[in-house]
Amino acid sequence: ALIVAGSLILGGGIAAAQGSLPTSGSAGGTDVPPSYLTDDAGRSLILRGFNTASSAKSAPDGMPKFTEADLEREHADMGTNFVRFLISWRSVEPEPGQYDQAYLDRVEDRVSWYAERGYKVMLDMHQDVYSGAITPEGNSGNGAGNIGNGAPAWATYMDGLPVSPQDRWELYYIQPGVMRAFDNFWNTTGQHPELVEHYANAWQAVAERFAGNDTVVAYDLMNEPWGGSLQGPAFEGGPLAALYQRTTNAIREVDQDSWVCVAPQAVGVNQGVPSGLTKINDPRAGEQRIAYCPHLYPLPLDLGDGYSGLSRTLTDATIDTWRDSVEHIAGNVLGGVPVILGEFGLDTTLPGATDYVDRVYTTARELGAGVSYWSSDPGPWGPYLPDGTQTLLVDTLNKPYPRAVAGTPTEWSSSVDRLQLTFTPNPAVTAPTEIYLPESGFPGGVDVAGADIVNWNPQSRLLTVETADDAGPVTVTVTPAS
Ligand SMILES: CN(C)c1ccc(C(=O)NC[C@H]2N[C@H](CO)[C@@H](O)[C@@H]2O)cc1
Repeated sequence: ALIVAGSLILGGGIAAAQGSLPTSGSAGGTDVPPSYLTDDAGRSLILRGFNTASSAKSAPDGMPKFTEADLEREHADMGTNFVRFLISWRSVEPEPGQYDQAYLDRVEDRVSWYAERGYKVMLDMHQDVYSGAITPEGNSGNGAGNIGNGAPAWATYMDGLPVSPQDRWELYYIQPGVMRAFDNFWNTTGQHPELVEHYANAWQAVAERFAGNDTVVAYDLMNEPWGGSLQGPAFEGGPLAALYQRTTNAIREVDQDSWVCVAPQAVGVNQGVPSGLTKINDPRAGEQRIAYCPHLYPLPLDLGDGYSGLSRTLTDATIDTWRDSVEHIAGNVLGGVPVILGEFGLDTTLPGATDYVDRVYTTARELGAGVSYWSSDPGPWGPYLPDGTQTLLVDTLNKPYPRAVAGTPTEWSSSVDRLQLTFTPNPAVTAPTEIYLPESGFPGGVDVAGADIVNWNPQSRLLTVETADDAGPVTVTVTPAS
């Protein structure tokens, strides 16, 4: 009810406030071409992976129930190269100004698992409904609750206002105590200017740890922000943008190279309503390293109708509107920054689930966006059920894709046994272009047209190719050996 009301009310309000999106270019959102995060070799990164993991939200040690063997299985089954790894403010800063280095050691240990397999990591400072401390039963003392998660108990100021039990977790967001906790965090009350300062400094402590770690490629500053009494452009262009700017400045004091990823408010924008987020400036020397990390959750799928019939039609309309908004914010507002779809997902048992997942990955491919699916947790939304059985997600995601491109991709497409990539080589990049090829489509050797094979490793499933430094775009086509 809240989601529907929220999206319709906020959506109407936001859309009305902003009028229709500026339409230009083929997609309607912007004429600005996609841009990409790059690796240390200067290659454009195409990131595919999961959120790992929801189980971290309530874990006393802040870690997901996800082992190195789980990662090995994911890598072997789907060839992923990216993770949106959930961290939490309550774990980073369990007491004001005290940063838990043992927690950061645990995070760094997990990051090394990904590093050993050639992954890139985005650290996500995750919150849902502010903190575990919003309900006594959900609070294990450090904000590691089951309803809310994210902020530490010491940063949770509900001013005695009530939080009564709700049938749906989302409805906790509009409980008086939770609204007040958010209003105090954003200092909408004028009572707690210190909290956003603590938040920015907590991020600085994280960035100080990972500044030299080239596996950690980005920081996702806040998961699904909620403005409490402030909603829409007044929130996104007000305290949210201010927090992002303050946190970016704090991170840049210790880390010049990681991308800083900013997300819009969740309600409305997750469902395709245009965002009112405003420009964030990167004080680093040289190119800006800001990225945009929206989420996508079309309403019809949230109501359990699956991707079929009218629900499919409405979902497609949502995706189109969502895409225009993403292109406008990333292209025009933030200044031509890369996009990472930080979250999307669904119950894979719903009708049309495979078609929906394919549609979203096609949209991401056309946007040049990275994707972290929600989530790797065992269950019908994820790739594996609790007993280890694969869901349809594994075969749907296990497709060829270019992981790192020695230039600027202009378009690519793939099916299980074919990949075609067009890109403009960057002469300054000496590393080869790296492509993942699943065994299902490439059981033996590979044929490559338009480039020279540097290496093909059937164990790692990685093909590397190089092209002459021609000025113009080159098209590489990969098929199984004839
Ligand atoms: C009322 N508000 C502020 C609200 C409601 C619902 C969501 C949501 O479903 N989000 C989608 C998924 N994202 C989180 C993790 O980031 C998951 O728990 C949700 O399923 C977000 C915010």
